[in-house]
Amino acid sequence: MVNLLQSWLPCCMSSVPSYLLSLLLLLVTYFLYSYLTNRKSWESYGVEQVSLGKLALTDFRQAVVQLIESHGDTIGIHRGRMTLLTRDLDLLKHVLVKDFNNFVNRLPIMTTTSALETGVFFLNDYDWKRVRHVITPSFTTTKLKQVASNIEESARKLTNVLEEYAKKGDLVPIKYIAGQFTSEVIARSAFGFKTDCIGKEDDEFTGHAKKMLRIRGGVMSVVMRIMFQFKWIQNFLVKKVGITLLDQADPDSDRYFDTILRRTVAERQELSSLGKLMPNDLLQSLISAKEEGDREAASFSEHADGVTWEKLPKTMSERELIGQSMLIIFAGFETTATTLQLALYLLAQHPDIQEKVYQEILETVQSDTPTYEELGHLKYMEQVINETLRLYPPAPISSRVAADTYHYKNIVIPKGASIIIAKDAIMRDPKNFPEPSKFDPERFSEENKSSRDLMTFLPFGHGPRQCIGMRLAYLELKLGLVHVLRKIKFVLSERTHPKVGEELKTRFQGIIITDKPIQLEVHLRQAN
Ligand code: HEM
Repeated sequence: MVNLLQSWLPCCMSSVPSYLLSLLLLLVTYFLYSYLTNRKSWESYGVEQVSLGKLALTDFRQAVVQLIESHGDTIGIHRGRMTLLTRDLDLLKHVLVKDFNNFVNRLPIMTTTSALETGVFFLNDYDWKRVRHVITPSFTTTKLKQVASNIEESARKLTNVLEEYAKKGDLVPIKYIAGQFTSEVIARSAFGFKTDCIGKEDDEFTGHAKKMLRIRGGVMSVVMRIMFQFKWIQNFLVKKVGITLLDQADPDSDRYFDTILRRTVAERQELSSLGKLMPNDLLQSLISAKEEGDREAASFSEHADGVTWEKLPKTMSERELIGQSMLIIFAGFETTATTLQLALYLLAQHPDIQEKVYQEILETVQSDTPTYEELGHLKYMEQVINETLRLYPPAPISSRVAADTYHYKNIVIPKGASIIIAKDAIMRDPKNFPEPSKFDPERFSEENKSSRDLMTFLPFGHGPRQCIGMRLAYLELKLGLVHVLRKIKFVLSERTHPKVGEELKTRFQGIIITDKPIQLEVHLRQAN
């Protein structure tokens, strides 16, 4: 198509690069398609159809909240695909849990040639079930306990670095440092790779981890939003034409991680064949899960009678194994670093709550090294983390696609339609959380929690496809907070960003990011 277009153009324009022509083609297709599909498609399914209008050019997350607040709990839009926006908790229970089998898949969000595309987050139907089944045992409590010592070492380094900032009186660029912490945790646990950059210049691993997922601003963010409606065009341009500009994983970073992982997997296979002791990390657990699946598959007879899905052997290819480790960067790096920075910011803004968390640590953690059980007893700290995630869910939008036409009360969700779960509209709805903008960890006390619908708290999703790394995230956050808060106080002042009394602004670019980097003052506890 691009070649055809090139041949039609006057010769003075024949040197226009093919990617510019592709973009032109895309824009024309988008406007034509939007025009042609701007029908009242949802009305015949019992759902009010609204138009994104000017909101299409603003932050999608805010647009969704505004539309729901002004039109109703469940509304439809038609942008390339029929899309239902909802905050109806009962409908969500059906979609995410009760009738999950009809809503297994997400909207295709990633287009890349990287092995990352085989990560469980992006898989559909049988492939999703198979890979999720293989990797689930790697996230059990027993396995998490095994990686805790690695995380702890990084949490100590994080604390030392923050102590240095406090001694010098420098402001802490908290997202930068939190990102180095979560990057180091991932490097050690999911890649078997030693990094050491917390508080220094980013090393190669962390630099690539920060670049791997391309979060776009400016013109590219508009282009990518249009691409989102036409994934097949993006797929074609990235995979067939090879336009790396539209690849959502950075090609250099992809090459870097792919090389490390293949090398480490090969080294470990050799060590294992020599009967050597293997490291106790997440990567090894994934390798063992694959090997066990391979053994099962080798002894499987396809001709056995009555073979059902449950009985089929479940394993994954080497590319899929690499893809799962890469996915941990995609899914666990920014999300956890964002939560840690925002929790510390909110604690700085609420010194009384910070003090209460500190007292709980003193009362609960008996030694320098908290045990897994002690971490479980840090209930107030968990309330603080949950309240942070309620106010600032790093992934505020989740989606599902209807495999078949689905009837719910008086509405119909046609086959192929997508459902957008508007978490902000739920977690900042005064009906669920009175005074929703207020930071109040008491909302998550056992008593308050039990009086609320489970579906009102969705930072990790719900049901069989909820975040597989949720417990790992809590472990990382709790270990980070225990070590840091024992030694350091976080403070807002006239020098910090935001200043005392100033509002924090965030925007949505695939995940939540702050408008400007947060910078906090840190004071040594002993000095007070
Ligand atoms: C505070 C930190 C985190 C938040 C807020 C978060 C949030 C989420 C959300 C909202 C989803 C989609 C759930 C759905 O569609 O219902 C998800 C999926 C996922 N997350 Fe996390 N996540 C976090 C940390 C992590 C970590 C540390 C890992 C590391 C392993 C991880 C791995 C995954 C994976 C693999 C999926 C895909 C699951 C699937 O499709 O079966 N996440 N996460």
